[in-house]
Amino acid sequence: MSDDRPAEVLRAEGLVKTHHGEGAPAHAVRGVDLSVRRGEFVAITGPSGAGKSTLLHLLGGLQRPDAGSIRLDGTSTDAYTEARWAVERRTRIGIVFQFFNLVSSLSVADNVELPALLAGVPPKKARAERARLLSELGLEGKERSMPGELSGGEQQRVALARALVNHPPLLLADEPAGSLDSKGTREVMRLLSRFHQRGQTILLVTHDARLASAADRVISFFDGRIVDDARLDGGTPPRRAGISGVLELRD
Ligand SMILES: Nc1ncnc2c1ncn2[C@@H]1O[C@H](COP(=O)(O)OP(=O)(O)OP(=O)(O)O)[C@@H](O)[C@H]1O
Repeated sequence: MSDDRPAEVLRAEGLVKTHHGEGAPAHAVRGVDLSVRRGEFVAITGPSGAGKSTLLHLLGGLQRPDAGSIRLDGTSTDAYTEARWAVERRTRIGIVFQFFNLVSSLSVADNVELPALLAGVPPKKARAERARLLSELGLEGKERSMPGELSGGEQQRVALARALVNHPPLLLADEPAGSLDSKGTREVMRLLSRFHQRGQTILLVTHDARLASAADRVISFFDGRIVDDARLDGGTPPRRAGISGVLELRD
């Protein structure tokens, strides 16, 4: 089947972001060029305070860069308003965060269906997609539960379903296992690997180098800059052994 979509899902050029808080300005991102190709699983890793989350927030339109540009799926985002970025985050960018960010007053089913309904997907189709994803993520029977009634690992799986319900070309994950125990961590990493194997493009931010080894490309971030960019597959068939390595380490 032919695919006319651009091979490059994301291109960032010259991204700069300085935070102005209480104390001295924090130069979180100091000039980042980054290209992510369709189907890649890229991990950005580095120490606390390196600027990883800031970079991910820029790429998802949650914060605006002071300088630089971002192309998403071949389209420049330079002129995007907040409202347009919000639309992108419902349709072309899925995001999962460390603390899930589910709507606590909505059921599991409604949390997952919401982005689809907001994107104009007919309710019947949104329900069917929600049911398919929740079943795939091992959450059948939890549709009517409220987020607060679920374990952390289950909540993160709901968040993953919500992020993927509109089939976004790009999934951004910011420390998705950061608040989970080792079992939840294994689940989330196994699921990310599974979606990647089916072609999902993923950009994962983590301070945990072991989790980063599940990706097929690892970018090291330090003091606001990319200091290393290593493809782990070496050009041979995509490396899939990383996740089992992670699991062994964690067991
Ligand atoms: N909203 C903000 N206001 C002021 N400073 C900020 C803000 N967000 C981040 N910073 C600062 O920017 C720098 C980079 O932070 P960032 O959270 O991007 O790093 P990180 O690599 O994701 O760290 P961690 O792994 O601890 O989450 C840090 O010095 C941080 O204190």
